Amino acid sequence: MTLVTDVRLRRVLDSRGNPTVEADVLTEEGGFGRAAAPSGASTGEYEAIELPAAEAIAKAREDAVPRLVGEVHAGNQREVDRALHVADGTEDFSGIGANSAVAISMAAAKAGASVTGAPLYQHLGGTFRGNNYPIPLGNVIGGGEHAADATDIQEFLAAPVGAPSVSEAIFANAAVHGEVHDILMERDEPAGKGDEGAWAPSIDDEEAFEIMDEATTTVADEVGFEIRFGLDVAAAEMYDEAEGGYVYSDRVRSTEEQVEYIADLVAEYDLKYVEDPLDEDDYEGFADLTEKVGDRTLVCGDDLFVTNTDRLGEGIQQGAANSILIKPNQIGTLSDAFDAIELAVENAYGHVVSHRSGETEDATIAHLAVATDAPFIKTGAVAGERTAKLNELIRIEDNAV
Ligand SMILES: C=C(OP(=O)(O)O)C(=O)O
Ligand SMILES: [Mg+2]
Repeated sequence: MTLVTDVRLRRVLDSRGNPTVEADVLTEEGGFGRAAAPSGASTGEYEAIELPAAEAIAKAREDAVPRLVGEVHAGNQREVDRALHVADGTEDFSGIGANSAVAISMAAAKAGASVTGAPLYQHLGGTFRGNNYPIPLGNVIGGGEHAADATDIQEFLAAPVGAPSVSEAIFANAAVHGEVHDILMERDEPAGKGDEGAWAPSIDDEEAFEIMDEATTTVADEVGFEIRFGLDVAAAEMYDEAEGGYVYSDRVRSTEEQVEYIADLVAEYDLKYVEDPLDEDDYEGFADLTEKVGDRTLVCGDDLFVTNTDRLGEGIQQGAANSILIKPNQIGTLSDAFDAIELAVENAYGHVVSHRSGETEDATIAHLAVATDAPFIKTGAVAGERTAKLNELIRIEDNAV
């Protein structure tokens, strides 16, 4: 146990060029941890509240820092996170901002680890962690809220399920990203990149499926292991009740049609993973789809569950989805994220640890994934703020952290 002696907060840049909160936690025995909050663009309605960075910092300095310094121990994550909740005093972290909370929570974990000398994933997960690695889901074509004038579906994700190691999986995803570029060039479809480093061409979803199929098959043949692909539909962003359902560029799909459409895509492309295929309020639609395809693919709730145990509990009761996306900033602390993971694991739901579209060099989620034996991590394929996490996974595998 190491007493917190100082908490420093500052504004730093995220990958979109927006200000975000960075926290330093210092402790007795020279402990030190630094972490920064990520930020979403296609945020779920039920997420904890992110305040403007300057406001979050001011509120946390006033209300949280006095409850932490000289009061809590960085090695005791639940004590730290309880103090953050008490300081905040709301249900959704709108008091001090989930961005201040998550930065402090993660920085405290790193400070606690630094005193013991254990790598963060062991500090969080125990000494027996570090033998299993998540399969990285690599965003290689993207649109939705992450890029203008691109696909309706937000993310097309390479899934190197047959990779013998996490580093080979990571390099395979980068190769798929490169192959997609080559195919786009052949098709005379110039493309910039979206917020997460995925290609964002002006093509329709149908063409993106063709390209993903070709790119993953080509790279799988080259590397000699199976590479499938999956989607983050981010359907809550498409759903418009007044329009009668899910608004695509070329048509509107009713809920029944959306379930059929996604089930057909799973069958046609043997999709490994489908995130947020339905609106964030539609547990029933999620349950219908899970009933249809849940034995073949991961149906994952992101905006549906927002890393929240109450919402996950409801999903478990209704059979909605069979996996949960874990984004610590959606719920505000590492303890809350762990609670969601534990509830998922107890109920045979998979968990997928995830970045946000706005990111920093912070690599905490790589450790969180290894610490909790996550079967998957979603953290992009290229771009510095994405490779920060991917390269950290390579280092963890190489015993170099
Ligand atoms: C990473 C995602 O995007 P954002 O951070 O914009 O919510 C997502 O929707 O899964
Ligand atoms: Mg999502």
